[in-house]
Amino acid sequence: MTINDTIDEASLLASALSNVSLDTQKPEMIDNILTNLIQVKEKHLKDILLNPTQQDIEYLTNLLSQRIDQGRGEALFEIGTEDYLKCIETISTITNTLGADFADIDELNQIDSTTTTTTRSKNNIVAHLMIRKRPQSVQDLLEIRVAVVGNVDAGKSTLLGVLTKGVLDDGRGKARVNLFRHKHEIESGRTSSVGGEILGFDSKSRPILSTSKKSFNSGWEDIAEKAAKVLSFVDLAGHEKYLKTTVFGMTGTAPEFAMLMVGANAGMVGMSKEHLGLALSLGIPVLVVITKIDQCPAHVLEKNIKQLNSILKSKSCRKIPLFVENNHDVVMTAQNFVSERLCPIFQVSNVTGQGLDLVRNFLNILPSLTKYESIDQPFHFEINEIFSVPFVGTVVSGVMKGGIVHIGDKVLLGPDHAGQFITTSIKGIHRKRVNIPVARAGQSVSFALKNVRRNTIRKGQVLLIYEKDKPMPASSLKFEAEILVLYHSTTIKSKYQAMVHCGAVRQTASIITTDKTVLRTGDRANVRFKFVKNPEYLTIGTRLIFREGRTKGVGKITKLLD
Ligand SMILES: Nc1nc2c(ncn2[C@@H]2O[C@H](COP(=O)(O)OP(=O)(O)OP(=O)(O)O)[C@@H](O)[C@H]2O)c(=O)[nH]1
Repeated sequence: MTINDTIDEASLLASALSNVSLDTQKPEMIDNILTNLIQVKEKHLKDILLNPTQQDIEYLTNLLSQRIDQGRGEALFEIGTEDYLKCIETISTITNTLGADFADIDELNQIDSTTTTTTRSKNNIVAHLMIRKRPQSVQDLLEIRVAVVGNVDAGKSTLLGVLTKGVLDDGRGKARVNLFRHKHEIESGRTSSVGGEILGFDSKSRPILSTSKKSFNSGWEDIAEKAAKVLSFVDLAGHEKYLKTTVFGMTGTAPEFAMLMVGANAGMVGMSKEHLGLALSLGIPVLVVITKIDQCPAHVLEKNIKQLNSILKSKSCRKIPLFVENNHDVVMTAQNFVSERLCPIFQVSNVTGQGLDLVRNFLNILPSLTKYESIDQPFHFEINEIFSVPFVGTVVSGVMKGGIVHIGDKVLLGPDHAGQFITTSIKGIHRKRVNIPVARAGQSVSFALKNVRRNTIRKGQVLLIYEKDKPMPASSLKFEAEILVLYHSTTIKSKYQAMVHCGAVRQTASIITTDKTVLRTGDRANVRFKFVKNPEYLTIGTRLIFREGRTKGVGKITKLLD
């Protein structure tokens, strides 16, 4: 296959990016986040940092406090000054008042905010300080969900093992062993289920490594208790056989970013283009990590990088690839990553450790995209897993889409087959395996539910706010969506059925009407869908993916019917 063929294929998969009205989601969010990069270059602020009066300290304390709130617990502070140590001293005074710490992220051996000493003179240069609140409890944890995708053997599980356990790989699967969930996975070395790992950073930006030798997910409590920020990785399967699980992982776990892993020797092969297309269709910013650079001849690496570059820059991807080579690039890309167009690329070896510091630093300063306002919306939680826990009962896990909920709150659960909701209450809340009294929008949590049997709940159902004397929430069997057909071998007509993935909802739906008589690859249309089994709780504007065999399409819900 030539590079041009590859581009064509990727273009098709990814054409969603330019075609479906992917509302340029985030201008206000970009503003919000960019304001967190506080630039202290102006003359007066420089002076304040060098010779602050009491009034100046109060002013700066207020400014920082606001920025930290906007950054959901953290802010990146840029200082360019003649006297670095003096500035650091002023900032230490302020962060102490705010119950925060900081680290100079341009230094690989990060300084301790309490010692205010540094190994080399940094006068007259620009430095970046990551200021982060000391968390009072797990409730205050800043969490960012990252979907990890890529072809089989690209090194997804290995990178997660190396990053979260802090032990290098041997090139024969040593680092990934702890991450597998099923016995057959250990035997075949393949990931088939949607799995998670967490990487924590404390308020001084130091990674918290899981020291536990036990199996999967051990040490979570430890990390969650020490960390101020966690990256939750959703490790998605790389094999085509498990694509359904991967699609569910991408839509149902609401990742804010996707990390596409590419083996240096293999390049963009197999499912990697499919996964890139998925992330693009869902409007999830993508970073690329090229692994195994230790065992790749230079000319092969060069060829594969060229291919990757061409795919990313192609008309339908319209990405700006940026190779991250030093800490300056890390700061630049992490802060601008909210723009879907920028695509940072890292080159690493899980065996020699080359390049891993840059990935870790990038993850440390990556800002969250969760909308600040979603906390003010009514409680809305999407169920993506259901368990039956001995002595606890039915437990559901998923993502808080909006609002706040406390232990003891009465909530609605549904819709059932008939579109009805029942009332239940929240008996307990777990976040990263730790008990917490309240959950907030943006967090992934588990709830123990009162008096509900496990077999009455299904994935895709929701928990919603209960309000006395208010009518039941509406659920929809039929809905309208604006769609783009990414691939279909012939033509799609009404009565055509496909699996629709929309948030945690995953159900077969048939097309009842379209505004075009037939739909072919590349066509856009307004389509009415009808679920074949249950009505679902949907919201306008949610993106969806539909697929059936090799057919795939993307879209956005525009209207709820009935
Ligand atoms: N030499 C070398 N080997 C690596 C590197 N990263 C991963 N490997 C090896 O590559 C193999 C595949 O790695 P995995 O982490 O299982 O790949 P995966 O992408 O998670 O694969 P699936 O779970 O099947 O999707 C293992 O034997 C690893 O030891 C690297 O940077 N260098």
